[in-house]
Amino acid sequence: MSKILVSDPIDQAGIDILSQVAAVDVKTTLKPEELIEIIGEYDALMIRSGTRVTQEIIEAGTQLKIIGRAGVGVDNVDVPAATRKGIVVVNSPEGNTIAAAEHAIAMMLSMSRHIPDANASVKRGEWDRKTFVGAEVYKKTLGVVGLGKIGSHVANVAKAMGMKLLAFDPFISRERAEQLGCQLVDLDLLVQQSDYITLHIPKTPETTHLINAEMLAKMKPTTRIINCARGGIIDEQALAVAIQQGQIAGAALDVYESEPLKDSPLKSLGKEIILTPHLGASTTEAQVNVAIDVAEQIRDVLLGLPARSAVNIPGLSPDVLQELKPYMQLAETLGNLVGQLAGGRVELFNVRLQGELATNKSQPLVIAALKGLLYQALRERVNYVNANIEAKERGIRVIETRDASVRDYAGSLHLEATGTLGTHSVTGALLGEKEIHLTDIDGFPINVPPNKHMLFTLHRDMPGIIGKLGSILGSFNVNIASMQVGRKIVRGDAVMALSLDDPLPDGILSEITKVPGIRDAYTVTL
Ligand SMILES: NC(=O)c1ccc[n+]([C@@H]2O[C@H](COP(=O)([O-])OP(=O)(O)OC[C@H]3O[C@@H](n4cnc5c(N)ncnc54)[C@H](O)[C@@H]3O)[C@@H](O)[C@H]2O)c1
Ligand SMILES: O=C(O)CC[C@@H](O)C(=O)O
Repeated sequence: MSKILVSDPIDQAGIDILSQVAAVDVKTTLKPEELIEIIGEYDALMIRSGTRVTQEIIEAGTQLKIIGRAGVGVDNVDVPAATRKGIVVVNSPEGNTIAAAEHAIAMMLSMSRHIPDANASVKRGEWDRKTFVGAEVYKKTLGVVGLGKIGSHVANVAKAMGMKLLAFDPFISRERAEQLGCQLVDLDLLVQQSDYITLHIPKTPETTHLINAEMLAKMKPTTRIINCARGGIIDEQALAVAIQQGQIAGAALDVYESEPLKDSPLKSLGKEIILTPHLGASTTEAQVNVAIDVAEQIRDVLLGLPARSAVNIPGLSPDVLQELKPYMQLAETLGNLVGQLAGGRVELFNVRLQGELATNKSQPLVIAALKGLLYQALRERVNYVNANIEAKERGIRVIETRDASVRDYAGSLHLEATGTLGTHSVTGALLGEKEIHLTDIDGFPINVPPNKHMLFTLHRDMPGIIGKLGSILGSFNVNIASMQVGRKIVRGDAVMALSLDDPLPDGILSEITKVPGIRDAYTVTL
């Protein structure tokens, strides 16, 4: 019989489902070294946010087939390490949407009416009605940053409370925002005009400290901000200063740069700030939802069936998966890359399956490419099952074509993304059995493997460009691992693809585009 380890507190409804197919051990106080010692006995591991599933744990899990995260975020799982070992990682992208949205609304109202401090004062035996005069949300402007699942529900509820809605989400269409009663604006306008700002975005390099001192300075002194998304999207030090100095009226936070929240200037602020201990998903209903959702997937995978919300491996039959797996990785990498080159919101996505991939059997590659494209916006919330629906909701038109006559490689994929900032394309193929190579960028032939940090330039092919670019990168202490130029004619337009050992620091792109002959430069992180 299979064995499942549950290493964080999970609702009994989930344990009951797991017990249908396996012997279940619930051990919620294991230290990392204890987990490493016993994980080798188990076929599945079910966790919440408390267990950090590191590469070491994954490597010790010699029998592991699946890791189930009862919740959305898989930031506590080393997903690439699991993927390398063929371990399916599943989550529950929607099980706690309502809980998190309702927590944000509760925070907004509690903060406006000083409910936590008023409650504490009555319990201390006081009857102070002057200190706790609040503000109404009716007819006030709510700025929703991130109009995904949680942001959309918050918008719906706020609309019913008579609030005016602004939204900032570079990956959402104007039509979708309007359907939700929101006016889509840029972030600057949103922070300047909103009375309340609520964050519902993933934490990514782009969103880390999105709300910093500069943004806080643009807000009205009456503005209140809510973060029930991820810690670190707001710069906590800058927020504490902004509240102390009366630059903004208050904040309500559920998530922190480091959890549990220890020494922090936020704790010494008064009734302007409300702090909860990452309770967004902590409702009975949400815990039942995520436990059932993830336990059913673990049960199914142990029975040899596909998982519906796998974040790393699609729900395909083992033989099809075996055949397509290297190409799935190719499709996802190319989708991610072309999405970053296109930047902003994509409206049209063309996927061309070429050579021996030009068959119906390769259809999952279209989904994999779409999953890669949506990764910048949705991170771990996009999977092989919801990629199509998410694309539809975002107004992305997906066109799939097949061309068996392309024979440069056995099979290749050509992706083209047209967005608000222009059109970009990328082609890739496998060398040998599974080594991914980029073979074309924006119509220029190249041949480079993708790298974690990359820089692409569109430039005029002329002497001196490579030297100047190298000196700029050197002056920012960025090491070049490899470099290749793709051109169609000598001294015509060309593309340069550089693989870098280090991420590109802020400000470097504007230096690069100042070099005479360089028309555009793009950074990509894969
Ligand atoms: N506090 C909690 O307990 C709790 C519970 C559930 C989810 N969450 C968090 O809430 C957040 C939202 O979750 P969701 O399920 O609504 O996700 P979602 O993927 O449905 O929506 C996220 C939205 O953010 C947008 N986005 C991405 N990058 C952006 C950027 N740079 N600027 C503006 N918008 C951007 C995306 O286009 C998308 O519409 C996530 O960070 C999630 O981890 C917290
Ligand atoms: O309570 C939890 O498990 C974390 C909830 C939330 O942040 C998630 O990512 O689903």
